[in-house]
Amino acid sequence: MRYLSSGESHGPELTAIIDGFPANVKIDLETVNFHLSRRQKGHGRGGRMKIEKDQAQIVAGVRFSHTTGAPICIKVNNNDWVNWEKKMAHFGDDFNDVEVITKPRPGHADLTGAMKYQQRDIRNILERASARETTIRVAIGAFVRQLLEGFGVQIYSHVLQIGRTKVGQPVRPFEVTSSEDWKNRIEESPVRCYDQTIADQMMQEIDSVKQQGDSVGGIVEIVVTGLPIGLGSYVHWEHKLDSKLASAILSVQAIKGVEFGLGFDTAEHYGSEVHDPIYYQNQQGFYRDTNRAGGIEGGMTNGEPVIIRAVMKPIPTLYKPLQSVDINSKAVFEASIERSDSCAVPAAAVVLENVVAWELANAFIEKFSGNSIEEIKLQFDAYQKLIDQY
Ligand SMILES: Cc1cc2nc3c(=O)[nH]c(=O)nc-3n(C[C@H](O)[C@H](O)[C@H](O)COP(=O)(O)O)c2cc1C
Ligand SMILES: C=C(O[C@@H]1CC(C(=O)O)=C[C@@H](OP(=O)(O)O)[C@H]1O)C(=O)O
Repeated sequence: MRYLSSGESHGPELTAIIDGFPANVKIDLETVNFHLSRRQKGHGRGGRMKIEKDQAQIVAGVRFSHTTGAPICIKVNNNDWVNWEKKMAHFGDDFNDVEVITKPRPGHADLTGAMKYQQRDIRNILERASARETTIRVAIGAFVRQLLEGFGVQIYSHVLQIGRTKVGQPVRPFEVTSSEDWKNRIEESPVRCYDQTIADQMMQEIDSVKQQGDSVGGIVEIVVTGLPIGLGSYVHWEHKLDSKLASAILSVQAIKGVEFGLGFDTAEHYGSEVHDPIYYQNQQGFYRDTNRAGGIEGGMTNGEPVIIRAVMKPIPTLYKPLQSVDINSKAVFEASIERSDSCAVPAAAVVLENVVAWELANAFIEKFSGNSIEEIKLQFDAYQKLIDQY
């Protein structure tokens, strides 16, 4: 499978075309919209989220709630477009009244992008670099994860840290993913944290940072259960599932690091404390009673839940401005801003769930290939039999 997307933050819409998705998969549009609305939530988001009410439109590749095998086209409108129509005109030469942005914001693509693409209006950079683009990636992930869910795969996310406030003793989420209570607590928490006391402290930190004109980042965890053994492969670098997942995660705006299982903590533990012993029982087959590897060994799923953590840097646009230099006058200035998120860590968790969904759906379709869901099921069942008999 592959997809292409286009769309600017303040343009009329975001669009994606997915190619290679199998036929006869039942798609629920409400589920796509549910994930879009989850992405819009979270304590610390700015004024834009009051304007947008993200809803996906499927304009090709689906008939009567089932995919046909044809390319799928998804669109999400930008409500804010009406306020930007003139500034974002696609044609005409009426740009004399339009304000040109010449002041690059530190921490954004602005300066390097303007130099690289030889632009004198930084709007031509920031419009596409903006994390508004993550909306369409969530729509894509929320669409293709419906295939995975049909095979019992579930993807969760939660927030472990916001700034200096962290969940003290992280619960090993794979031990509690069956608990509806745990899932509900996360979904209802404005910072996607299962611990209400810590969540309150996180919100206080976001508010106080915002009051000081500053911004804050954090750490999120993504958990995937129900994956079959053997997605991805060790045989060639580009088939390794952990490398694909890491690349997808790092492609999300403001994500600066990723780890699997024990991750960076493996450095301070010895081998006997890091690797997961293997056991066998007639009923259960092969199993492990720890999951420090985070569900991936040798670039392949090993049947345990996949556990990924990612760190998001603080939002770069600050109400307390950082110094920068005008690209034309070369004069020093301190940026003034109209609106920005002060924390988007909970939203980023939802984005990451859905970019992970894309990578996993891709690996799944590659492994159990077929043009229809019926063909994929045949392959899946035959492979599962081989694994059970092993
Ligand atoms: C969901 C989400 C919302 C974001 N909102 C903002 C924002 O309101 N203001 C801002 O300056 N950056 C925001 N960012 C981060 C920037 O888009 C990002 O830092 C910038 O494009 C530079 O890319 P880089 O940090 O990956 O290098 C957001 C990121 C995400 C994932
Ligand atoms: C629009 C979204 O996030 C935007 C991401 C973003 C950035 O620079 O990345 C800057 C802000 O855009 P604006 O300047 O229009 O308020 C955020 O609101 C969204 O998440 O849907």
